[in-house]
Amino acid sequence: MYKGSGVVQHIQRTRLEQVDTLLVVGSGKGGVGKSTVSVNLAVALAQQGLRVGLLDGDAYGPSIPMMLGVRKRAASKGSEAVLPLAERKELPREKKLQPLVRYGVKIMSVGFFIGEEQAVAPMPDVLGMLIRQLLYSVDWGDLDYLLIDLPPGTSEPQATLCREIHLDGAILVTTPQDIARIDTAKALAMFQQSSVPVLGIMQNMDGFLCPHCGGHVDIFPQSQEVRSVLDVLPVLGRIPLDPAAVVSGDKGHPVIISLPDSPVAQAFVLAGQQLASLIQQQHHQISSSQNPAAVSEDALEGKTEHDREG
Ligand SMILES: Nc1ncnc2c1ncn2[C@@H]1O[C@H](COP(=O)(O)OP(=O)(O)OP(=O)(O)O)[C@@H](O)[C@H]1O
Repeated sequence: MYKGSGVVQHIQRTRLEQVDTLLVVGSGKGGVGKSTVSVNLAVALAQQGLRVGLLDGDAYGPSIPMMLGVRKRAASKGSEAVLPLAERKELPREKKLQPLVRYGVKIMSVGFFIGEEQAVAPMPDVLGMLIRQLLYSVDWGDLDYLLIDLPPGTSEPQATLCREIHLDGAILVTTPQDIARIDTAKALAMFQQSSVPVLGIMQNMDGFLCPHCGGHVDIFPQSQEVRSVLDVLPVLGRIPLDPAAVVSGDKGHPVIISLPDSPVAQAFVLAGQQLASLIQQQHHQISSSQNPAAVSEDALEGKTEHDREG
């Protein structure tokens, strides 16, 4: 059910059959490190042995191909890079586009279709259709997680995706300063209005670790009042500011790969673990609510969650 302009519309949200958990990574503001977070988080999940896909849906700055060192030419090879935008149904497998695989993650980018260097991005509503179509036109195979890196903001393609696709959760990326957190709160409100569960925030550029003394330096001022706006959300990760993250991203090797022992890489590993366990809990709650008999049987036998998992 989508509520917009005072009119309640009943819209069927479709679920991607082969994708266990479909997540969007969003931010209210540009440049807060959303793509950096998406890439490193996707690799962190893949390193846990999970099957992961990453769709770069940011037509205004599709940076994921560069951050993962994949090229447009290879993506289009052997397949027609023409998407029937009006189609909503799945293509037969032989007609689907093959994602590129890098560091164990299956990757597709809107940048492959609009041109990464193109100055003019497509019309916002076309962008929603393009992402929706890519979800169906790419041969993702069975995935545990598919992450969509959204452009910043709260209009399109967010509205189309929230309205038409069943999203299992949203991750919000922010930086500590007030201006970013205020915009992130707008993104939070948008997802809440669309009944998309917001799993938590990734606080990026969260202080600077001095390479000389190892001390933590808070760089951005923030007010208590604004801080409280997002305090309702769990923090999935706090990623320090580290110039190595820029160098690694620019060279196509995410920091989690190029400097796995660095504090910034370790923070991504931890965030990936947090996210995976949160999703596991969510699945468990859903299956419990769908099958209350199994839960009450466990309760009668005095089984704990730990017993059931073990
Ligand atoms: N923790 C970090 N430490 C240092 N630099 C970072 C960190 N996170 C991101 N960056 C750098 O900040 C710049 C912007 O990051 P990124 O492209 O991921 O942001 P974005 O939110 O996706 O931007 P856009 O809104 O343009 O899509 C990049 O140069 C990136 O390498």
